[in-house]
Amino acid sequence: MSRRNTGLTVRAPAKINLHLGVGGVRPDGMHPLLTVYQAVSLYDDLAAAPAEAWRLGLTVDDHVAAHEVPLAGDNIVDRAADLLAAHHGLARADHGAAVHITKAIPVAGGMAGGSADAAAALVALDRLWGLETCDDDLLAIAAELGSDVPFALLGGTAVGTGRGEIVTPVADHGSWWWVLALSARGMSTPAVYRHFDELHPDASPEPPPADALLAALDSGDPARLAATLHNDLQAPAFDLRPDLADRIARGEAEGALRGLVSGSGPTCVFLCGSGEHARAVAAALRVPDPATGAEPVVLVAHGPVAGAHVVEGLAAHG
Ligand SMILES: C[C@](O)(CO)[C@H](O)COP(=O)(O)OP(=O)(O)OC[C@H]1O[C@@H](n2ccc(N)nc2=O)[C@H](O)[C@@H]1O
Ligand SMILES: Nc1ncnc2c1ncn2[C@@H]1O[C@H](COP(=O)(O)OP(=O)(O)OP(=O)(O)O)[C@@H](O)[C@H]1O
Repeated sequence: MSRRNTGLTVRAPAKINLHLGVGGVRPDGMHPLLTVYQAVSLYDDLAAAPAEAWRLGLTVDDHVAAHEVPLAGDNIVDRAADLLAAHHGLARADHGAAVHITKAIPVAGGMAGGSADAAAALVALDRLWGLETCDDDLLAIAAELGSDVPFALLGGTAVGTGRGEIVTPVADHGSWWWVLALSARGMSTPAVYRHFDELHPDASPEPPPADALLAALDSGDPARLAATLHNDLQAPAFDLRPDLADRIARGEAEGALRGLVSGSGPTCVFLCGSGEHARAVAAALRVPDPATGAEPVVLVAHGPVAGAHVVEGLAAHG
């Protein structure tokens, strides 16, 4: 029986930074981090099928701003394809694919949606083109694409060091429930880091540690985790977007164990004690804005979940 290559779909998760410790800016303009990532159950799917030429398409969930996703050669998925091909000495012109992203992770939301797509592209194209890239090489290519991309490959719960690209899994004995309060407008990650520099011109090169948070993860106790969540980019994000502080206060007033800005923002995440608790807090936050009448997008997710993985495909019997 022959096998026909019909393509495959790879799913990659959004992330939350449970701890985002930021050190003073490095000479290369990046910041040393000690972060603890958790992958949560909000996903982008990337389908890749054989094709002569390179094509990239996009479908988005209602809450995702499609016009903010570049499709004309400047998508992080294009860069992932270029780097993967170059790593194997392949001419890009000879390696096409019909790639389609189905996006649920908000754009510029601080949840690493672009990084998820890049990680999904590496896994999908590696399989589609039959490259069998080893894990270490995939992680190295991911690190070139962006600081959060290696974690999107790994998933679960992990410590990130360097500029975030060096990832090590950690013990996590919890199943954590989150409310995600999305924002209609995205935020620029470089702008938030620049404002961190303005607020902390003398920041130590050594980012603050996460020992208490790591112990809380090991314990599986949501109240302990809530007490140790930490984000050094939250204060600069609040300055740039004062509405976020109100949002965090609202979620906590509605009974969430703790609210936090996700990464560089603007998504606000709320830790809850159970799925039921998270659904109740989410419902309480879905109140139309009195000025505009618009209802905020508030989702429920759990973590940790797997990193980029194949959910459909590759070969069909023909
Ligand atoms: C905010 C976080 O999401 C937290 O995990 C990341 O630090 C940002 O990750 P990312 O978007 O994958 O970042 P990259 O694509 O590598 O870098 C985008 C920009 O963010 C800033 N940046 C990023 C990572 C880092 N450790 N220091 C930085 O200063 C730099 O201005 C950089 O030009
Ligand atoms: N596949 C993609 N999905 C989303 N944005 C993309 C993609 N490719 C390129 N971009 C560009 O990257 C920018 C940042 O996108 P992304 O959604 O990854 O931000 P983010 O979630 O804030 O990331 P992080 O938390 O890692 O800083 C977008 O504003 C967009 O211009």
